[in-house]
Amino acid sequence: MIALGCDHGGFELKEAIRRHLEENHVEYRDFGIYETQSVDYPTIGSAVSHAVADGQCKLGILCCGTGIGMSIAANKVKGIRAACCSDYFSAKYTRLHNDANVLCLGGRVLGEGLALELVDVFLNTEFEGGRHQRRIDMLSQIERDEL
Ligand SMILES: O=C(CO)[C@H](O)[C@H](O)[C@H](O)COP(=O)(O)O
Repeated sequence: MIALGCDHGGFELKEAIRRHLEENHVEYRDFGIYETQSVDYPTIGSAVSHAVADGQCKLGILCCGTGIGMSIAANKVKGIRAACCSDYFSAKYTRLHNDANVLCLGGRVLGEGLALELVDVFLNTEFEGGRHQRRIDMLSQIERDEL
């Protein structure tokens, strides 16, 4: 299950991603927003991130104007490793190396075609583990104020 969410700056892109997931028979939960009214991105960023951190959803996708506000909000939630990506290589390697569990995209930055490529590679790439697991464990240590 993929958790999806956006603010008004990412609404059109979130809708394109939602349609794309549907066409590809990928299960998702849409945390909104559902129309173009202006909203504050931390509300939706928190809802999607908690759904991922709690294990209700395996991965999350958040869209705002730049993707940055959402990534800052998401990374405040314990257990979340959110990556704001604008290129294919980063979207792939943030899964391989960082085990990122939330992808943040900028609706005012990316064209739809590229954004959907980033979504596909993010959702279809597995964490490599190995030396990278040690670094993920260190990120958890930071969350516990142990590093
Ligand atoms: O948080 C952001 C910037 O990193 C998002 O892009 C927001 O969507 C943006 O700040 C919203 O701006 P607006 O002027 O209120 O539309």
